[in-house]
Amino acid sequence: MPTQTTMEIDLPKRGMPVTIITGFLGSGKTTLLNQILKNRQDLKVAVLVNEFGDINIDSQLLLSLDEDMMELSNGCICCTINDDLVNAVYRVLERDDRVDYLVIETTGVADPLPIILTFVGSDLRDFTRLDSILTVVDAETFTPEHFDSTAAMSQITYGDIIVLNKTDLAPSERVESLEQWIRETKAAARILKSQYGEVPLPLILDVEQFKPEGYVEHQLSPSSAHHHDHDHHPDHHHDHDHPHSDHLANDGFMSVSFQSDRAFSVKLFQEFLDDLPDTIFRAKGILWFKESQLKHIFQLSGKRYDIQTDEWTKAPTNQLVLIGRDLQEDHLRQRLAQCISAPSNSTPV
Ligand SMILES: Nc1nc2c(ncn2[C@@H]2O[C@H](COP(=O)(O)OP(=O)(O)OP(=O)(O)O)[C@@H](O)[C@H]2O)c(=O)[nH]1
Repeated sequence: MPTQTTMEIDLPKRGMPVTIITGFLGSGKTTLLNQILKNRQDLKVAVLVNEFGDINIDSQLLLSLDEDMMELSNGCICCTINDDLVNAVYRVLERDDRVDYLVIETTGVADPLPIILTFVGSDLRDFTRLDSILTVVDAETFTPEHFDSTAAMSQITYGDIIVLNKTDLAPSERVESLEQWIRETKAAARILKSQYGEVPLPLILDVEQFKPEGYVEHQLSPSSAHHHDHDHHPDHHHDHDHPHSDHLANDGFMSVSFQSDRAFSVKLFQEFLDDLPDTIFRAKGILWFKESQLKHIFQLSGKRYDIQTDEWTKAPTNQLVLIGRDLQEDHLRQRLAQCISAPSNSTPV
C-alpha cells in the first residue's frame, strides 16, 4: 500500500464523458440543455456553449447553472484540432471542483465533424470519452433539403442520437415520415421524440453511442475535414470580433448583433417585426421596453416567434442577435436603432 502522501500529483481528470449537442438553428438545443440541467440531480455537469454571434444570449437563458460550470466560446469551433475548443475543454478538466460530465452545445450552423475530429485527434482523446453526438431536429420545419445547408445534413450524418423535437407543432404523419427518413439515412442512430427537449436522461447521457472507429480514416488525413476555406487563410486568427459573415464554414449564414442601453418602444419594435426580411431565419434576444418593467425574452425560429417575460436581475439592456443569409447588416442595425423610444418623462408602468 502506498504510504507516500506528501506529493500530490495534480492530473487532469481522465476519461470525462462528453456529449455534443448539435442541431440546426432554433431546433431546441438550448431547451434540451436546460432539461438536462433541470434533471441532472447530483451529476455535476459543466457546459460549453459555442454561440454564433457576438453576444452570449444562450448562456443567459440557461437555468440552474453555477456560473463557474460554464465555459463560453464565441470563436469558430468548426476547424479540426481547434485551439479555442481544446483550451475550453482543458479549463473544464482542470477545475478544482468535481465535474462528472461535459455537455457541449454547438451553434446551429456547425458541422459536427471537425469537432469530433478535435476530440479523437488531439490529446483530448486521453482525457475525455466522447459519449455521443446528439442531434436535435425540428420536426415541424426540417426537410432533407434543409435550407441547402451542408451543416444540417452533416448533423444528421454524424448524429448517434437524434431527438425529433417540437412534435407538438408537427402532424403525426410528418413526424413518422421524418423518422422513417432518418432511419434510412442513419440506420445506427437512436431516435427519440420530444417536446421541449423532454427526454429521459438515461437515454441520452452516458450511453456510449459514439463509435470512434468510424473516424480513424479521417484522423489519418485531417485535411479531409478542412473543407472550409478560412482554415487556410493566412489572415484568419480566430478573431473574436470577426462577425463570421463571409464564412463558408457557417454555410452562408451570418449573424447581426445589436445592443443598446436604451429601451425600445413596443410599437416600433412590433413594426420592425411586421416588416422583417424573410432572409432572417433565427433571432433571439433579451429586450427592454419602455412600457414595461419586465425583461422580455424574444425567440424567433422560422416563421414563429415568441416573447416571454421574467424579472431583470441586472440593469436592463437590449441585446439581440439576428441570424440569416444575405442580411443587410447596416440597414438592420439602423432599423433597430429606430426602435429605441424617444426619451420622455413618463415613468414605466
Ligand atoms: N412548440 C415548441 N417550441 C419549442 C420546442 N422546443 C423548443 N422550442 C422553442 O423553440 C425556440 C428555439 O429553441 P432553442 O432551444 O433556443 O433552440 P436552439 O437550437 O438552441 O437555437 P440556436 O442555438 O439559436 O440554434 C424557443 O422559443 C423554444 O422555446 C418544442 O418542443 N415545441
